[in-house]
Amino acid sequence: MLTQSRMRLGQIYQYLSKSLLLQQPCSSRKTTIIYQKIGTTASSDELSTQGYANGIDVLLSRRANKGQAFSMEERDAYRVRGLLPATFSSPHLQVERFMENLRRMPDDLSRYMALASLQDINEKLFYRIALEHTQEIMPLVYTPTVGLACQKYSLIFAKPKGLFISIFDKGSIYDVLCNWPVNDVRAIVVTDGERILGLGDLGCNGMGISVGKLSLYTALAGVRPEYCLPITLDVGTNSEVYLNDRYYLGVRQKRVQGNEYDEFVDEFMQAVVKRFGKQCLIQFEDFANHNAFRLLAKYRDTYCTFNDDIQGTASVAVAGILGAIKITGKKLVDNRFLFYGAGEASIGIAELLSLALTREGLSQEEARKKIFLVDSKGLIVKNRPGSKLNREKKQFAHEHEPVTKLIDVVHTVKPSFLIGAAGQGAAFTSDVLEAMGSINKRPVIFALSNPTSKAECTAREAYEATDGQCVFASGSPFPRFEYNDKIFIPGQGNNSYIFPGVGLAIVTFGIRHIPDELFYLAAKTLSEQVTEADLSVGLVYPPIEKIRQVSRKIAVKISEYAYDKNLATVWPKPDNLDKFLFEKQYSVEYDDGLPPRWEKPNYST
Ligand SMILES: NC(=O)C1=CN([C@@H]2O[C@H](COP(=O)(O)OP(=O)(O)OC[C@H]3O[C@@H](n4cnc5c(N)ncnc54)[C@H](OP(=O)(O)O)[C@@H]3O)[C@@H](O)[C@H]2O)C=CC1
Ligand SMILES: CC(=O)C(=O)O
Ligand SMILES: [Mg+2]
Repeated sequence: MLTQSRMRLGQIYQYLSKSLLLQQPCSSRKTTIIYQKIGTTASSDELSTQGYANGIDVLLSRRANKGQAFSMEERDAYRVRGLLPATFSSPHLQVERFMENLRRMPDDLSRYMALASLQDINEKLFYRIALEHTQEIMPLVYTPTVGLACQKYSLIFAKPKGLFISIFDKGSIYDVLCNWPVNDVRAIVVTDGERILGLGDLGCNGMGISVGKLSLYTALAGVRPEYCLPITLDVGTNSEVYLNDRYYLGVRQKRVQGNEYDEFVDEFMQAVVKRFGKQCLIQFEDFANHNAFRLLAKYRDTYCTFNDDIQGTASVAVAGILGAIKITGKKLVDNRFLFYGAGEASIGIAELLSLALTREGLSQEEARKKIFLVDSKGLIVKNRPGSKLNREKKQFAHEHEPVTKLIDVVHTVKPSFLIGAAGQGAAFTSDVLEAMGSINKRPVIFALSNPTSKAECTAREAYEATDGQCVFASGSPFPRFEYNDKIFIPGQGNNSYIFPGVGLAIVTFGIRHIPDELFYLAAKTLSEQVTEADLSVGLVYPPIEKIRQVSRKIAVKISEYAYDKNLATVWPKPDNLDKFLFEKQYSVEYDDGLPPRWEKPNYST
């Protein structure tokens, strides 16, 4: 028994030692000095049990700390005896204790802060809680609470969880990346904070989004947290609120744009490859429209990158559409789709939906005829006076008279799907929803804008206005709803059903390039996970509790495709991809055992 536990800890010890050995200094003199410093002082938070001067370092390491779950033998081995209260707590009890405390807190921002702090203190416990209570924890670490946390970031900032690369670091971005103490980084989520959810320009406060998204990589798909690096590119902010806020933590100037911005992002992309290698995934998140499409087009063929707001959202929405038609009973090609909003999310969905329609036998032209978009100036039509359409919108411009008001567009287009992603809260007013109900026996309403305050309508509003007939999903979660003695469970149409599984496949198999087909496959795979029981309560996505298995299914599908197209770099190809992924997924079980050659310390000497 003791031998077994020693062997297990021996493995952990070797793993942790290896992660320390991996910490090679970067080439520049500046960073070498920094690394020497880290080696003697500050590395304990990130790294291993090796080299701890004393037990307190073990407790201060979020990766090694188990809190009350250290066995008495381990407390001796790591010299933490006496640094903790005497009683041992099982992980199960630790979870219960934390949840009880969390539920007593006065509001969700306090809960967000408590969870953020737990993530810094005991990472395994944080992810165990996220895994065992996903439905309760997700709205706290992700939308909607993360939106509020970003808005209040300057007040609640306690400890860095990622890298802030500011415009003042231009010319030295590689050096800044070298300050991150882990070499084997495989997934970066980067934002420049200009379009955080539907809340607009939050400047460097957008870091909360990069952190939240990567927490979901681990919680929802089991990507190892040490592979993940949240980054904010701080080029300033155009928000007067933050420019005038004395607590604001970011660069206090208007956003840098044009050539200087482009050179900065270029340098960032190149520095990531130099520091972490070509296969390091770079997920673009919450960039503003004018940069998002441009940067995706610029980098998609040369880097391992995707834009989550365009491509991840497209995938989850198409999955929802494929789920919804199982309820309405209409073939995909027999629908008309109206998008409220014509930005990253809507255009991304419209493009992937066109692909899905062509797979059902339509030509591209026929497919686009079924798709209508509304932007801030009304229905997108050819020759609309007073506005020039960009390339993305042009593909979906119809030969039609201009129509400006949404209700008139609904009456004109007569859509079976109404999909909102404009970041304009409460835009689906009761007349719009009732019109959808009178045009269709089973209308489909997706209110995808985040956070909840920006949702186009609530679940209750949609069900009530359509007499319980609509199929509903939303970007931020709504509670289950009882209407006419029937229970409805609104699905969460959020890209969080997609990017964790996609990320798991990419980091596990070293997939070096991410084509659109991959997001189509993810959409199909996700929609296939929906059961008859789910559909019977109106769910067009599998319940969130199943997300970890769902993410692995998505990852398997994607990796099959990647091996087929020679995009994977892990060879030989594993015989059983699912088993391989399962074995690579992060475990929330504490590492167990004692250091090799451990002998009980003699406290008398
Ligand atoms: N559920 C999910 O997974 C996701 C949800 N989202 C949400 O979608 C929303 C939009 O994001 P995104 O597409 O990236 O943002 P963009 O800024 O790229 O697009 C916003 C679009 O909304 C249009 N719009 C603005 N005001 C109005 C109005 N009054 N009437 C009609 N259209 C209007 C804009 O019009 P114009 O082009 O004329 O400026 C633009 O086309 C956000 O709230 C975001 O949180 C985004 C990604 C994922
Ligand atoms: C979900 C998401 O990516 C967004 O609202 O931007
Ligand atoms: Mg986003």
